[in-house]
Amino acid sequence: MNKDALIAIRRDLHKIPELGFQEHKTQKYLLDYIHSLPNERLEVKTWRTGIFVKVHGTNPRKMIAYRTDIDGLPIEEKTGLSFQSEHPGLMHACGHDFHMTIALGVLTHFAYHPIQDDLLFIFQPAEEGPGGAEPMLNSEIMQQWMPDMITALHIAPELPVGTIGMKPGLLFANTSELFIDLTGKGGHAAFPHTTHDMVVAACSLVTQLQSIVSRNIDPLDSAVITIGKIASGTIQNIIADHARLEGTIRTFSVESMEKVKKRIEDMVKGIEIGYQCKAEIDWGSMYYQVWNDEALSKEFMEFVQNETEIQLHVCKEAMTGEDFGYMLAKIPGFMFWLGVDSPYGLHHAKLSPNEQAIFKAVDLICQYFEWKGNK
Ligand SMILES: CC(=O)N[C@@H](CCC[C@H](N)C(=O)O)C(=O)O
Repeated sequence: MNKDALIAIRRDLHKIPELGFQEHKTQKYLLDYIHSLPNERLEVKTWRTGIFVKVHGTNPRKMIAYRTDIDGLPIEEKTGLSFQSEHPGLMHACGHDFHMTIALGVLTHFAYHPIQDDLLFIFQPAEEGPGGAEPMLNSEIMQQWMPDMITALHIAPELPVGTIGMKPGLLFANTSELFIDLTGKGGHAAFPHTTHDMVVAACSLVTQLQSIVSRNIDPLDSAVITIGKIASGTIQNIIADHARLEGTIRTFSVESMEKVKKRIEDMVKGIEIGYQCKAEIDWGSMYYQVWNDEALSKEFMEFVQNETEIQLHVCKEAMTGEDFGYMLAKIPGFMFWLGVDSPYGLHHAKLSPNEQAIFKAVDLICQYFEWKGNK
């Protein structure tokens, strides 16, 4: 597939970011493109806003899958790019426009040059939330088209183009979203003693939460509690009767996740008593850790080193989450980081990955699938 066409696709997709399970324009764009490919070997099925494409092999013994996520994030883009997001308040700030373009590049190659084994391309909605991988995995379509192995990638702004980052075993953390609503009693700013101020309660809770990682988690284990958003109050001279905290929890072990949640519950009970309010906790969506199959990962890493010009960087595990972890819990496979060399990181309004990385990834995956799918 020619490079200009791939860049055009990436830029088209970049303009139309949509939130999880609302990826209607994105799905249409992807379907229009997929239907423009030679269709003798392709079987296409939709699932909610997602898509499955099976490429029938010439002598199939197994099915190899490639998964891309397709949703954007609620961030106002500040890149100033000529093709920046046309959807106010939404941006592809986690690279899913890259992931989709790479999937289409690889799919195009195999639509024209099939291999022996079957390939399955999975265009999955709602990775950023509430999570599309688990329900997609349990869908009737995927139960019928259960692959023998599965792969995916994620862009890595901190790695140079031409490199990938990977390790066998744990790659990404267990995650849980966290939403806490505090309801007290509002009133006049001049009469605080007649109120139960939820700004003060929320601030105290955020400060207390910081002690969980430092005082309840084994220092040799790792955890993160981030409150990314606090909403409370209406104006400077009214005491707020409600506050909402929104955050996320990350842990490397399943046990630590349980421990963190128990401590949060205890602290929230303490806030109820101490600040005379009612509290509700909602854990939102949870993602299972991304665990790379040891044998397949090592084989892929050797392949990269011996058969390609890509530089392999053996990385550490990261506190990012990915619902691809659910697929890896059922299907042997792996995920890797793709170097895209951006001064701004993931989830940043100025994230601007280098488009040259798209070609590197398409070539790498095509080479690997050709090798693996003709063995
Ligand atoms: C790769 C990446 O950035 N993934 C997201 C996944 C979000 C999971 C969920 N919405 C949460 O916030 O816990 C990440 O933030 O790591």
